Amino acid sequence: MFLHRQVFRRLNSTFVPRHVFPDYRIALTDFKGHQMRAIQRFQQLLPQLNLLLELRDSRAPISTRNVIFDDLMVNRRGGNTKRLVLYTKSDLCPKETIEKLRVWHSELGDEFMTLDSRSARDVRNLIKILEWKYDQTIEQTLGHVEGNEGLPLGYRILVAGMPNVGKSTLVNTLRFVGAAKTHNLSESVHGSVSHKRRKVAKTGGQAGVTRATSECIRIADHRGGIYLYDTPGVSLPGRVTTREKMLSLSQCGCVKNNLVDPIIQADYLLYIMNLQNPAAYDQYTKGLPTNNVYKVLAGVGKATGIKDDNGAAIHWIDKWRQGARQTKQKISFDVETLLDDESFSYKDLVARELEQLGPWLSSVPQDGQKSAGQRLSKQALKAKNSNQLFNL
Ligand SMILES: Nc1nc2c(ncn2[C@@H]2O[C@H](COP(=O)(O)OP(=O)(O)OP(=O)(O)O)[C@@H](O)[C@H]2O)c(=O)[nH]1
Repeated sequence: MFLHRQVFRRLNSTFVPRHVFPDYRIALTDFKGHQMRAIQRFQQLLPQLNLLLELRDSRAPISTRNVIFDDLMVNRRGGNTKRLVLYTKSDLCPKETIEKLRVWHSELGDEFMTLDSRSARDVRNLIKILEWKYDQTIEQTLGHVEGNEGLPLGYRILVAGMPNVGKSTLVNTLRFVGAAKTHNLSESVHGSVSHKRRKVAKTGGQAGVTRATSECIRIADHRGGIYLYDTPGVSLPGRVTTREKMLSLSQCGCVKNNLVDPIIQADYLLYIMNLQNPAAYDQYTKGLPTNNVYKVLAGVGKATGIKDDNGAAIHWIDKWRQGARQTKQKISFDVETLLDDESFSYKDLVARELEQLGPWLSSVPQDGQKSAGQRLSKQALKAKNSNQLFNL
């Protein structure tokens, strides 16, 4: 192993990674009917909400950011609702990405926090922030905090984000930590939470586990209570997706995992690893970096006994999707995190995407009305969805 690493270091100086990913044709959206219903519900709930907790996967902070929430908040419908961005899966995220997030969010004057949604310690800190934000809201609306019982409906939060970013996991941990505080229950020694007993929201490694917005869930007793709604993940409409975004989303498990060919997905993983840290796969290539995905898959096949390339690709991708706990390496799935501040402006990206989205949200029907998609006959809708390539 020691020798392998030495060889790797020597060759690494001459290895040239690809700087452009091939122009493969892949599906450009995974938007579904229940997500449209979720957006309708957001619009109904917004006027009575105090905070939007927008979750993004910290391994893909650009791809898992959904411009629909910007449009909801920034442009017109947010009212007095504030927003706090939470980057989940911080346990799997490279430190350099967190530095980037600091720079990007300071460009916009936006608030954000990184956390592991399963960690009681991180979630306890989040609850403190939510209580403090509640106090601030009371001060702004009622003028004073001391002796005030709180807002009539308590402090109301909507938890939203792309599919599979960890919304239900966070809701469960918030519930557990809140209940532990109220009833003086002890948490596990390591500060992680066993969801077996207090799970209120279904979780899973696949996109689209939550299909409907939950009822209001009480998570803390502060000043009459802090309440939240868990919501289904909302994907990006085709007009604001790109090929790289879909590959990155697929790598995080935010779109159905049969949407992208496993070999193409594995090639993207190799491409992004080569730009950051080819040592992340050196166990499969005897420490030699390569741009040839089949060489890596042959190594995966040898190590696991999986005979075909497709199976080896699925195994390798999935290991990284779940977090590659065995390897201790951390990889960002978004190329933007690798660019310097001269080459990439977060603020410009947000403005550009809002422009690309245009009046899309205005065309989302209010409750009771049918959307263009719903008005199509069932057969036509099935045909439209089967190629997954339409621009909504
Ligand atoms: N390592 C790690 N895994 C996490 C974290 N948060 C969630 N997960 C895992 O990510 C997967 C998806 O979590 P969910 O809570 O079901 O995600 P969701 O956003 O509710 O998904 P949808 O219902 O599809 O919208 C699960 O396997 C979780 O265990 C985290 O902070 N760190």
